[in-house]
Amino acid sequence: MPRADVKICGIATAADYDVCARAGARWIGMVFFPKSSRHLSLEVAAALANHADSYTGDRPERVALTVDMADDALDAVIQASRPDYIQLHGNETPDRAKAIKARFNVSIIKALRIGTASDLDVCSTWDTIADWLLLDAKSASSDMPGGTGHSFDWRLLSSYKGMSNWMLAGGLKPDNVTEAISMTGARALDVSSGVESALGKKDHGLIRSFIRAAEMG
Ligand SMILES: O=C(O)c1ccccc1NCC(=O)[C@H](O)[C@H](O)COP(=O)(O)O
Repeated sequence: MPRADVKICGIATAADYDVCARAGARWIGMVFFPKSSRHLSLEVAAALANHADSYTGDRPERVALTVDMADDALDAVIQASRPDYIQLHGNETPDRAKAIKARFNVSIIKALRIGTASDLDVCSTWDTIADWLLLDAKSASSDMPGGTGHSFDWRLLSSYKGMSNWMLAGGLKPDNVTEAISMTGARALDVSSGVESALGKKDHGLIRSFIRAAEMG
């Protein structure tokens, strides 16, 4: 079974970054959403970006996660965190994503919340706009659009007809990685709650186990 690449979302410390880098994460996510326990200040984000830049050779790409963020706030987040990708985790439209890409010259991960088969219909409209789609569970709370530890019915993905760069998210953990890959064929996985010991606190052992499981397929 081929391996899946991993994005560890919601890192908060240089030690979290080090574990992700050494274990072979392809992406790390920094959350910029004040209602989240994983929210980073611009100062912490800048320190993490400097820490990441001190690595030579292969290192995870940085993703700045935002939710319906306006241009001035986005500008500040991008200057502080210097991301490779902006993850759009709100109700951003394809036109809004195109404008962000053009203005800030960053790659885009667009999160789509999946609850029923019809939620997959919009995927193809992102084909030439998003660099990656992140297919996540539909959150029950309008306050917290992601990072809730809930999964969606992976069988829905049998009718997926969108772009080839997509990652599976929602409720993943070291124990269900193998099943998730075999049921969905996902080549990339995103996780936050499933590698935490408490809300917003990454567990380094779980991060290593998750990435190892994804490598085994
Ligand atoms: O993680 C957050 O706190 C968060 C807040 C607001 C919007 C999105 C958020 N996370 C998005 C992610 O990419 C998560 O990794 C994804 O939803 C999966 O989360 P989990 O089910 O906890 O693994």
